[in-house]
Amino acid sequence: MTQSPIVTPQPAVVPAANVLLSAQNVNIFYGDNRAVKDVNLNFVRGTVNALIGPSGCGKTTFLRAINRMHDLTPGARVTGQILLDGEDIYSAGVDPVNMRRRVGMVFQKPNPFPTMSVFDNVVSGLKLAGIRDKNKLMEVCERSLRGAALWEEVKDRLHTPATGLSGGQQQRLCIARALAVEPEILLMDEPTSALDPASTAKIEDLMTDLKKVTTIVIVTHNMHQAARVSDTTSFFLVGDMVEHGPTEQIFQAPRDERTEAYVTGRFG
Ligand SMILES: Nc1ncnc2c1ncn2[C@@H]1O[C@H](COP(=O)(O)OP(=O)(O)OP(=O)(O)O)[C@@H](O)[C@H]1O
Repeated sequence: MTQSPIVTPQPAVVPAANVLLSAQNVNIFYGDNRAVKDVNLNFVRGTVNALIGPSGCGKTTFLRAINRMHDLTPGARVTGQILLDGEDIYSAGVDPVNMRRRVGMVFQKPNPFPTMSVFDNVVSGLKLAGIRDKNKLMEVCERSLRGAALWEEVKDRLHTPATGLSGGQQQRLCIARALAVEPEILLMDEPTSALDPASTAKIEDLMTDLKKVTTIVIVTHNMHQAARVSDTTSFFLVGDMVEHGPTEQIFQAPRDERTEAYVTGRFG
């Protein structure tokens, strides 16, 4: 009997044009402490990418490097390259303010501008960019709130204070505010950790829809969430990116025993 040849699975070859974000030999230091070590990662357009790992392993530090937030941290330093659509966001000619319009960010705790209405929160980025046309602002407001699955709940209270919304609504408002400027990539740092299960479920559902308009990188402590929402998962451990791959593979057939120990709950 002839045996069928053993086929070694090969990593999927991603055409370079589909890679939106590429981190190349990225190291991040706080003073002498190297919090992220030689990370190489590619994120493909229109995907959700989870960063997982135990507390203090460098997930947030890496995420913040993607929109140059460390520029604002005394003593912090990033080396290597982070290419957004082929352009190094750290190169001398890049204006960080313009760059941050292309890279939206949603934080752990909802942070709407407390003195502004729902409407003004959503369009704040456009107003900052000098857009004053009321019809245009309303059109973007509605589109962004619909995109964040919040329109139906707030359409009759657009001009009331954003702080009057529930925590889950405030977080979706922050997502709408980020979407309003049409970011190429949306960074989410534990976006549901301050929310109840119902609000969490809404935001998880939303992520799948958002892939149609943007690319998402999410830091999460919740492995079920990573497994539910992400296309790829990267496992970090004390500053090293130990393993990156399709989420199914990372959770069901990890190649590194440290990844396996973590995803099966043996430490964390
Ligand atoms: N502003 C800072 N100044 C100095 N060290 C920092 C700073 N922020 C983070 N660190 C250190 O960098 C390392 C990585 O921290 P980071 O917050 O990126 O980890 P994390 O994986 O996101 O953790 P968590 O899951 O708890 O949020 C830790 O040792 C942390 O103490």
